[in-house]
Amino acid sequence: MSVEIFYDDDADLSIIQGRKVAVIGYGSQGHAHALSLRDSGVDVRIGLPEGSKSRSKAEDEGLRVLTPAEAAKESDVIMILAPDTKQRFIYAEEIEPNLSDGDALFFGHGFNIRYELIKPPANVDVAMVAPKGPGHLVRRQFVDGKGVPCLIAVEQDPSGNAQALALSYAAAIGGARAGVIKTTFKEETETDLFGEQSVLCGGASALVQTGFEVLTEAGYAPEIAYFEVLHELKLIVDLMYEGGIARMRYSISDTAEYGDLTRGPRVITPEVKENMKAILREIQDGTFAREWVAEDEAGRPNFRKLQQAGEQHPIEETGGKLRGLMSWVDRPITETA
Ligand SMILES: NC(=O)C1=CN([C@@H]2O[C@H](COP(=O)(O)OP(=O)(O)OC[C@H]3O[C@@H](n4cnc5c(N)ncnc54)[C@H](OP(=O)(O)O)[C@@H]3O)[C@@H](O)[C@H]2O)C=CC1
Ligand SMILES: CC[C@](O)(C(C)=O)C(=O)O
Ligand SMILES: [Mg+2]
Ligand SMILES: [Mg+2]
Repeated sequence: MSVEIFYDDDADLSIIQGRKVAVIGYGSQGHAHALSLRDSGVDVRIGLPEGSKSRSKAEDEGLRVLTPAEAAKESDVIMILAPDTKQRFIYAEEIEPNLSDGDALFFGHGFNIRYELIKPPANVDVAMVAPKGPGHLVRRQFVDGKGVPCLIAVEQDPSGNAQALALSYAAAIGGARAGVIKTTFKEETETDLFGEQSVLCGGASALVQTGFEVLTEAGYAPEIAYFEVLHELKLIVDLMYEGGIARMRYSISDTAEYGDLTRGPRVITPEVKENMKAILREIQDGTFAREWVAEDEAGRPNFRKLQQAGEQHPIEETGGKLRGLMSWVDRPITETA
């Protein structure tokens, strides 16, 4: 199956420059979109509740901050970048009453449309611009003249211009420097959830923590274990990012490569692949979405317990000390929003 990929030359920046954009939320993605849109000459304002702790961060950047309802009312492109579990309430209370003919409702991830938590009226465009990377790096790459790839999708298109608008928006945040792929809300939502659960976040964190545990429980120094399974992982993945697994294998020793080829499949066994398939099925049939919405409605008790356990894992203390000694690694979290 071939995909359509767009680059800067395919995008017309003047389309988004001619619109009034509301960015609802100013967290990881919100700050990145808002600041890069503004740097690209777009008229942008932020929608946040009166008591939001993000308000001062946006105001410190010179952005105009309104309530979500006010921001939606005065805009004709409304990008919702609040937490997925909160979006349906913000939409019902503050956005929907302020939608007019010709407005465009945008998402950074398809969760609420895919699982029918938000059902927009037929008279507005509904589209998605989903960066394939963490918001802080979306902004950092934009500032550095680079870009994080984006997916765009159109769910409703009464204007007939929703795709051109989404592509223009994606270009304004740097996505079309790297490539913008056209997809559907369904495909983006399911692949994004699968990627973050099985490989990028869930899989990678568990792999690193387990590797650290095996080494330290066998009596090796935690500092050596940290450098081996976490710090060096970035350097190895950098090579994959630059030239694929083949480039990484070109750079490592043949001893490492033989170990990679023969031992890798003993770590990621056929059973692990079956587990990944089960995780994908839970995403496809809505089990994960229902579980996450219910967990949020219950006040997130399990989420908080697991978060705490992660924060208390011994690798965090070891890593904190070592990163503190590498000024180029230890980026304060306040660096950006
Ligand atoms: N994090 C990422 O890199 C990626 C996220 N996405 C998607 O982007 C969206 C936003 O996620 P993310 O950036 O991680 O979110 P964050 O949790 O980082 O930020 C959420 C923002 O929404 C604000 N907020 C909370 N409640 C409301 C409300 N009632 N009205 C308006 N704003 C509110 C928060 O303010 P406060 O400070 O008051 O809490 C905060 O500024 C999600 O759909 C997510 O799936 C997509 C790609 C990657
Ligand atoms: C990998 C996690 C992510 O999907 C992302 C940064 O792309 C997210 O939802 O934060
Ligand atoms: Mg993602
Ligand atoms: Mg995601």
